[in-house]
This record gives sequence, C-alpha cells and structure tokens, in this order.
Amino acid sequence: MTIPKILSVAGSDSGGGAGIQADIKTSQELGVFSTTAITALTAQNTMGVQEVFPVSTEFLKAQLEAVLSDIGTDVLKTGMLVSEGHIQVVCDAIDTYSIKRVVVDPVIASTSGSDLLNEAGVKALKEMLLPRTTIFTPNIPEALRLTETHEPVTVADLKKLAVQLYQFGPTIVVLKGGHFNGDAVDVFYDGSRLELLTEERMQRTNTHGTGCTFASAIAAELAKGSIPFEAVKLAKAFITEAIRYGLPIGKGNGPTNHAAYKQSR
Ligand SMILES: Nc1ncnc2c1ncn2[C@@H]1O[C@H](COP(=O)(O)OP(=O)(O)OP(=O)(O)O)[C@@H](O)[C@H]1O
Ligand SMILES: Cc1ncc(COP(=O)(O)O)c(N)n1
Repeated sequence: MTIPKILSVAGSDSGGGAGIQADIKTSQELGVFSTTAITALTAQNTMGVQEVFPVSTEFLKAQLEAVLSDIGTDVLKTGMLVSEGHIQVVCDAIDTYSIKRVVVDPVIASTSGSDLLNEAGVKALKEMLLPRTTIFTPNIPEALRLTETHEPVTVADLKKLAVQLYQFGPTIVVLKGGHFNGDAVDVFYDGSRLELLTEERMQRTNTHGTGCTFASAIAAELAKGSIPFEAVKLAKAFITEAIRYGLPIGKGNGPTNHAAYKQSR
C-alpha cells in the first residue's frame, strides 16, 4: 500500500487555525499523511499575532533532512518562511531531493497585519522559490505586493494579474479572490488554460487560516495523484465548506472548520 504524503514547511500557529496546524488537520481530513518542518513558532490567537520566534536556518535544515532522508514526500508545501535564509534552505532541499511537486502559499503578512516574511525574503521568494514552484497560491494583497500593480476591480483585472504572476516562473498560478469585491473568484492559469473557480461570497468572521487550508488541500490532492486542476477544484470545495461552517472560537476571527467538507459528503 502506498500512503500519500505531504511535507508542510510553515510556521506554528498556537491558536490552531492557520500554519502547520491547519496543514495537518486538512491533510488528515483528506486521507494524506503529513510531516512538518517548522520555520517559526508564533504566539497567536484569534485576535492576532503576539510574538514570533523564528527557528534557526540550521534547525530548519535539520528537520528537512530528517524527514526527506527517511520518509520522503510526494509534495512539499510552504507557508510562512520568515527570511531569505530560510528560503535558501528550502530551495536547497527541493534540489537535493529532486522534489517535483511544490505548492507555495506566499505568506507575507497575517490577516491581522503582522509581517511573517521580511523584505529580503520577498525578493528571495520571487527569485529563488517561484521558479521551483508547481502551484503558486497568492491572495490579492500578496499579488499586488509582488507585481506592484493596482487593486483589481473587475474579473478581467484578476485574470491579467494571474498572467503577470505566471511570469515569475511557477508552472501554475492560482490567484485567490478572498479579498475581491463580489463573489469569491479564484483564477487558475497554467500558461495556456485560464479557468475561473467561483463561489458566492459568504459573510463570515471565522476565516482565520483560509489560505493555509486551501493550499494544503491542493497539496494533499496532488499527493493522492490528482491532476492540478482537479486538485484545485477539490480544494475550493473543501475551503468553501470550511468557511461556511467556521468555528466560533475565541474573541476575534475564529478558525475555519476543517472537518466540514468530509461531514458534508
Ligand atoms: N467570504 C468568503 N466566502 C467564500 N469563499 C471565500 C471567502 N473568503 C475567502 N474565500 C475563499 O477562500 C480561499 C482562500 O482565499 P483568501 O483570499 O481568503 O486567502 P488568504 O487571504 O491567503 O487567506 P488567509 O490569509 O485568511 O489565510 C479562496 O478560495 C477564496 O476564494
Ligand atoms: C503561522 C502562520 N501562518 C500563516 C498565517 C496566515 O494566516 P491568516 O492570514 O489567516 O492570519 C498565520 N497567521 N500564521
């Protein structure tokens, strides 16, 4: 029996809704084994990020080597990456272990406004990691930061932005429309095929960790052998149910409900 596996390289969210915790819960729900390499510990809850304690680049490398030299992985997924040095270590691991499927969620800042990747890290993300990326999943503020363009107003603007992001080198761009005005429209672009994945926008406050959950669902489905577009379609259904049944936990923005998709089947 082959067991599908993902390796999540991300930060720990003590509040349990985003980061490593979201990735583990999502892959478990989708029947995929997840290993982890933690880039930073955050003291965080539904109100925001109180403190960040980065792991040294040497210790990140030790975690990656421990996992990859023994267990291996079908897909490597990244979230919070802290700095240029951390990105270099991840790129070295991708090359050394010839990892062919890489899902990159460019966590630049938390929804509550804390920086989770420094300035040099944003440059390294563009120059080093994106050319090694299979599926790149920026949200609109991240896309604008990387391309230095204006806020998309129409769906045509969203499509243009996805095409611009493709120039950074990933095989596929999935531009997330959670921050768009109107429906929650995501754009899938692989250099020739451009598809829209559209769901009605739900008015919800418990949306902490939506990006991490969506990207890890894509990674899990790729690990199970789905082709990229099918993996993205399933991840969209997974996140839609997770947002619909978001959990009223804590005093601020609660987490999404990672169990909702499976319960709805
Ligand atoms: N209110 C909503 N209703 C329906 N779908 C939504 C809503 N908000 C986000 N989504 C969907 O959730 C997924 C994640 O998108 P989003 O743009 O929120 O990511 P993100 O900003 O990286 O998330 P976060 O930073 O909160 O972790 C996308 O598929 C998006 O369309
Ligand atoms: C460790 C970690 N990784 C990612 C996020 C982004 O999630 P959000 O934008 O929902 O705050 C986060 N807050 N913390």
